[in-house]
Amino acid sequence: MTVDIKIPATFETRPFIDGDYRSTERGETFATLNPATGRELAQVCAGEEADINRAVAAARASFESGSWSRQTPRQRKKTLLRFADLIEKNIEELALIETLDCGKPLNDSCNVDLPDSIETLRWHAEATDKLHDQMSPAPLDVVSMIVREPVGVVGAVLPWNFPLFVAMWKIAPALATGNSVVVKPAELTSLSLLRLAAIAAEAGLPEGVLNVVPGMGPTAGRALGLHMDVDCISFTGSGEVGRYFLKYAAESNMKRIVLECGGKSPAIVLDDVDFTPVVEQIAAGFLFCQGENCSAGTRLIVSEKIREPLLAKLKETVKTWKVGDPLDPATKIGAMIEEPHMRKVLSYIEKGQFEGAKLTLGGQQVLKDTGGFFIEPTIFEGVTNDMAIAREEIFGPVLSVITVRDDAEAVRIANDTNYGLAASLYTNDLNRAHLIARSIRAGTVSVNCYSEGDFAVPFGGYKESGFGGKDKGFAAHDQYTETKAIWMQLR
Ligand SMILES: NC(=O)C1=CN([C@@H]2O[C@H](COP(=O)(O)OP(=O)(O)OC[C@H]3O[C@@H](n4cnc5c(N)ncnc54)[C@H](O)[C@@H]3O)[C@@H](O)[C@H]2O)C=CC1
Ligand code: BAL
Repeated sequence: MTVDIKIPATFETRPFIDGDYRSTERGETFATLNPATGRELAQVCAGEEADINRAVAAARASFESGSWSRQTPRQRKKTLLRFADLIEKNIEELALIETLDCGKPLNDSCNVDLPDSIETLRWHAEATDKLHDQMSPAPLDVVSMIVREPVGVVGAVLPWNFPLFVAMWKIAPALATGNSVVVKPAELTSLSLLRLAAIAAEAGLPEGVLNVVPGMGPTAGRALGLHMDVDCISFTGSGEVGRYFLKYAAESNMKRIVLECGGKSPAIVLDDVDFTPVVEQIAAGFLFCQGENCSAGTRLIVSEKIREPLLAKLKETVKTWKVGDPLDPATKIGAMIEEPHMRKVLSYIEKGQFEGAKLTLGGQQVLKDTGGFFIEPTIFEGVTNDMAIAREEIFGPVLSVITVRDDAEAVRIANDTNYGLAASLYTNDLNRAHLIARSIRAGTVSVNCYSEGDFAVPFGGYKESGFGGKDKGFAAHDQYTETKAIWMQLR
């Protein structure tokens, strides 16, 4: 798909609360920049505690009114399918906003983020009238039902790397199961979600059911986390902030917390593979979305028998990944989200060299004259798994290559991490594939591809990558529903 690029002159930046855009209580704003130029795109309204309170009150009122929560699943399905159709109708505008605010290639916004968001919404909409409640085995004079009910008011606190896409992982199942939602977008990328809220209203979502409040983490995000009338928070972002949400829950109403907190995912290459398809997948694994991807395959764990020829081929492939203007259809690597984040990635590149790893490709900021925040694809060889570049989430286009002697060492190193979000495994041997896939402690293991699976499979991590539940698939419905046992004695 290609887009007719018409940059919007203005963006709606006020919170969307109770069915319309509203001014914030204090009227403060903050700038959101285009990462590809470093220039301001808009001043966004800074929602704070008072605005979060209004949004939660609207969500609660809509939930209690039953305007959405008590609709039949089939009615909800129809509205959500209309919502998906309207997103599709506005796909070019939304993709362009996403790219301008995030710095990601327009090709990705158009062909990955937006279509996947739409399909995720359609999948959950379609699922909602096909899920049955259960009867449990019970004595003959008892009817024992297990029914699902929405949890109530859901807060979604979001990252900046896939603003719409990850939002939809949370919004779609939460709405499909009858909840009302308050979204707090990442402060770096509020624009697409603010536009989405109006599209939801146009689709017929009742007032107060979907609210979007832009703002800073320590103010708006914290207020949502500590709110006594929020029943569940679904968060994607850093482990550091994920831990705050566990504290907020403990300090308030013990709300349900679901966390997806990134990773340091291995890509294991055994000694029996065909190089050409494999290097393409490895490159995509660490370069897609500029490496600003929680499931990026950033540790290449490769058999010493094939390391040299595989790396030669990988470097050839990586060099074809054009870094540049995200609006250029040829670009595959756009801008890093903001200057501080780019500096953080560059500091890891320095640290890798200081720790003794060998920088064999890239390593530099590029395209400085654009004013944007671009880093070229970077490969380190001679990495050991105790180095910071092998242990910490860099969130940039940086690959650490670790050499191993056999399968057992590959598995040991793959699992020697605090994270456990994803892993990829490349081999032509089905036995080794099965055995190793089962040995890896990660929420998703892709074999002979780099993949997170589609919207139908659960996504979330082991260890510090995840807590409390999974996004996507039916597993996501568990996040946003309570199960109630109704034990009915017959007379
Ligand atoms: N798992 C993932 O997909 C993501 C991981 N990250 C990781 O986190 C690092 C830092 O990125 P950040 O944008 O700073 O992520 P972050 O974890 O600070 O932000 C995520 C969300 O949490 C909110 N937040 C921040 N501080 C908060 C607080 N004290 N209370 C409540 N909410 C708060 C933010 O406003 C944002 O909406 C990245 O370099 C990357 O390593 C970042 C984004 C996504
Ligand atoms: N990999 C998509 C989800 C995320 O990065 O948070």
